[in-house]
Amino acid sequence: MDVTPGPVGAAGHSAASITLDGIRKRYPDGTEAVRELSLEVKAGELVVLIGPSGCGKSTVLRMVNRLIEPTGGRILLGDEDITRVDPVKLRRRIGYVIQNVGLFPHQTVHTNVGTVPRLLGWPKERIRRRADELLELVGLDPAQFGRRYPHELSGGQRQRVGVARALAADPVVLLMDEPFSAVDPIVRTRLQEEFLRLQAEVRKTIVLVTHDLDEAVRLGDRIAVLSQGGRLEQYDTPAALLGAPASPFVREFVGADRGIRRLAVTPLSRDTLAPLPGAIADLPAVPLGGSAYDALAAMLTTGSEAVVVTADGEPVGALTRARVLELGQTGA
Ligand SMILES: Nc1ncnc2c1ncn2[C@@H]1O[C@H](COP(=O)(O)OP(=O)(O)OP(=O)(O)O)[C@@H](O)[C@H]1O
Repeated sequence: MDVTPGPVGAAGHSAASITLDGIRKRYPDGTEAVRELSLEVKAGELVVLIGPSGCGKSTVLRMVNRLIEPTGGRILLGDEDITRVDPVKLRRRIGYVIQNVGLFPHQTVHTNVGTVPRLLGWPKERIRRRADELLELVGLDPAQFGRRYPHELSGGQRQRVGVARALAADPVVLLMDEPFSAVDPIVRTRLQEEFLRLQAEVRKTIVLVTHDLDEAVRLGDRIAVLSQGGRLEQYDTPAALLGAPASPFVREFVGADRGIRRLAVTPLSRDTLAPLPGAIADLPAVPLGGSAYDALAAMLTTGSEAVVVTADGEPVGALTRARVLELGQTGA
């Protein structure tokens, strides 16, 4: 199998590409949930599936771990056709995180996290070490939380245990179906940030389903926008999707505030800057690593018409409000 080694982090070192090749799903009652979808997810990439309710997102996700059998097409993990793999064994290699986590209520956090390693017959000591390591990785102290039961955790903590459990046997792929939607918006933002930090460390191939465009833009390396019947409307980076919607459907889906969203994913770069004006003492400063949104926010909170952009604390150029608004509209 084509398994690309990633960085050797605490949580493992392998990821595989996923290829959906003309997949179809027609349910027994005749519903054409997915008519024909082709999509490639690179090893170590985080791809978000987004689209209106009923467009087939969950069906696509569940075909990858064969909780649902496709009625046509092929799915490859690396270069291996998954229909040739025993579904139970396949699922042990694919982490799956769902909205309400599905932790086993009568098992401790530790036992929940060790589920797949136990099924794989790992020695007890190795399972214990692995569960401790994973809990630490998702920000839960094993000594404090390991012996608790799921009902003794907050929603956000349960979600983290779900992620730890999905990563336990070092899966080659992680599938996540609305993983953060059951928690309140503040916890959700924090979990998303932690999740990005975790992904930077473990570099899994991840397919994540969400309804939330902000979440898609924040998390996705690429976003696949689907319409009814699993039709692929656009498959692009967040910046490209917001900057150049490929169809009226996508334009409407990403909505009127896409300019603002686009600013958040537009990094400040030297070639967007104007020369420094004479007097810069009163202007707010934004580092070069920031986004165009950071620049606009600094202008709006200080009431100024421009910001000074700095690199290593030294001013390297300026950005005016008009220029920022231009970036939001065209991405130029
Ligand atoms: N077991 C089933 N039998 C018949 N139709 C089904 C079945 N499961 C799902 N569907 C239909 O397939 C289509 C796609 O459903 P799916 O759950 O994949 O959509 P979704 O995009 O994930 O929706 P949501 O965002 O609302 O969760 C829908 O029309 C749904 O009603």
